[in-house]
Amino acid sequence: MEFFFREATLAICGSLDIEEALWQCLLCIRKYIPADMLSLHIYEQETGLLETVAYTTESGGVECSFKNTLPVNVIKDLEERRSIGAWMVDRLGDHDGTREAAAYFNGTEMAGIIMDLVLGKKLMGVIVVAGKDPKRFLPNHLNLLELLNKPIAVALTNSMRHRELKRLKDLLADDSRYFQNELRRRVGQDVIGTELGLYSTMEMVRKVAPINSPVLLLGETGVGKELIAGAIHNSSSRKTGPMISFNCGAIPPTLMDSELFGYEKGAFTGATSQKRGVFERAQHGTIFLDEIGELAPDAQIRLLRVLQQKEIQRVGGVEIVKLDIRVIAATHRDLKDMMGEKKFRKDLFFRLNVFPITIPPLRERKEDIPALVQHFILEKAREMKLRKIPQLMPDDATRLMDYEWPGNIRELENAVERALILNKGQFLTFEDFPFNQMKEPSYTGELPTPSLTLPLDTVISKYIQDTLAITKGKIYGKGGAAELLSVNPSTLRHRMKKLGITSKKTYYQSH
Ligand SMILES: Nc1ncnc2c1ncn2[C@@H]1O[C@H](COP(=O)(O)OP(=O)(O)OP(=O)(O)O)[C@@H](O)[C@H]1O
Repeated sequence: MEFFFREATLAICGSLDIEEALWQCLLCIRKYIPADMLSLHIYEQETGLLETVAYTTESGGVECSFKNTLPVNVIKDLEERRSIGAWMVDRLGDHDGTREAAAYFNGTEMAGIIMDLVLGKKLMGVIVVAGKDPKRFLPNHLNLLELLNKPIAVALTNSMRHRELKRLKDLLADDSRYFQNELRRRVGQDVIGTELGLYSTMEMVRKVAPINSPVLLLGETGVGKELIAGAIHNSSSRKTGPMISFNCGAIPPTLMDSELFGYEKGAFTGATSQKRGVFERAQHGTIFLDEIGELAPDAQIRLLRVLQQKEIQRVGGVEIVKLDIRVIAATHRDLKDMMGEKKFRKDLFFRLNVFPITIPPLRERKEDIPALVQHFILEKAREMKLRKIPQLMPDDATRLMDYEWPGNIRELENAVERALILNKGQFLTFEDFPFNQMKEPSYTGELPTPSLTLPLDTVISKYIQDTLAITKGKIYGKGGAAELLSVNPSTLRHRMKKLGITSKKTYYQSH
């Protein structure tokens, strides 16, 4: 008896895969009980469902998940019985509690021993030992099986936990794939103005993207530094890896280390599990350190060390994690000034400043405004699920181009979103936009007002031609069209070429 118990317990607890454990158990108990098949069922108290999780014959076990609702009389019996006693039926198909499950594994004609599995006071499930011939089971078989009640209940619980862990792991992997795709989609956002105002910026991006050097993005707030960082990542060989953004100004100094480097379980009170820091999360990808100028002096030292040694150690850990990451930093601050004031470390500056790219403010590339507005109208209309996409009022297009945009593209984006929310008709108006804060044009002549019904490109084309008419075809220098339109002369020429506007002075002098 003792030998039977030991051998069968080892067999049933030998694997976390329930079908394997059940099969081993059958092979073992067959020497003592004339069984042809075993089946294992979980009982769900809340729903009254019986789930067949595995069954096995001599040739091998099968994992499954067949659920059937137990009849009320069987539930009542089960709930009241709470015994570990086993009992017999001549035909599994004749018993209300086993009929459906037995039909699932073709066992309705079989004789069976049925035993509730109980741990503590909780009814975990049921095991059924089935045999082909009726009346083949004897009372001593029942006694032997009852010995195994606890080991089988424990094995069932462990394997169900294992199954739940596997399910959660699959869910996590699925979530992770989804978020990685989302991240890639966001990182791969369209950059507007690559052929106009951001032309030279994008030239630099194209040059630096394939190499692994650190990049320092400089520019006012809202000019698109993060977007450009995404464009660099996306054009690099790391594009299938993660791009992790970290705002150095948004984390209190006390949390900086654990956010950057992660921590080990038990490193401090509240560290209930291991957490990876942003450097580790960016492994094989790119880390974007935004607002680098806001980094506290001691955090600057630690960042410098990471950049030099290319490895980190989690807080409270001993393991060294080697890093394979590309660093892109950004700031709207003047780091050279900060160095002069000893607020930013020189050594860190030189590490980061390998390839600086300055992104011009929107007021210096107003030629991008119409396309940006159009881009945001489409993007926001899609997000807001608008059925009709409103058109921009030509009047407003010119007024938007005159505004200085201190908040740059983010401000423009918000203005479009607000206008869309307030919009009532076919045309998008910027009625409540603070145009009165616009800078007055720097010339005294009157600019023509474009017609309200023309497409945007036509309006811009007309606008540029009318301005050229005022300057008699002069583009460059004082009083030239570029100055009147507050754009870079070469950008204006590029735009004129794109819109098919002639640059011959004689044309404007004769019109
Ligand atoms: N050229 C562009 N084309 C399309 N969208 C842009 C462009 N530049 C910026 N944006 C959008 O404008 C918003 C602000 O851009 P981003 O966050 O990249 O600016 P930032 O310079 O990093 O700002 P901050 O300095 O405040 O962190 C974002 O929604 C971004 O998608």
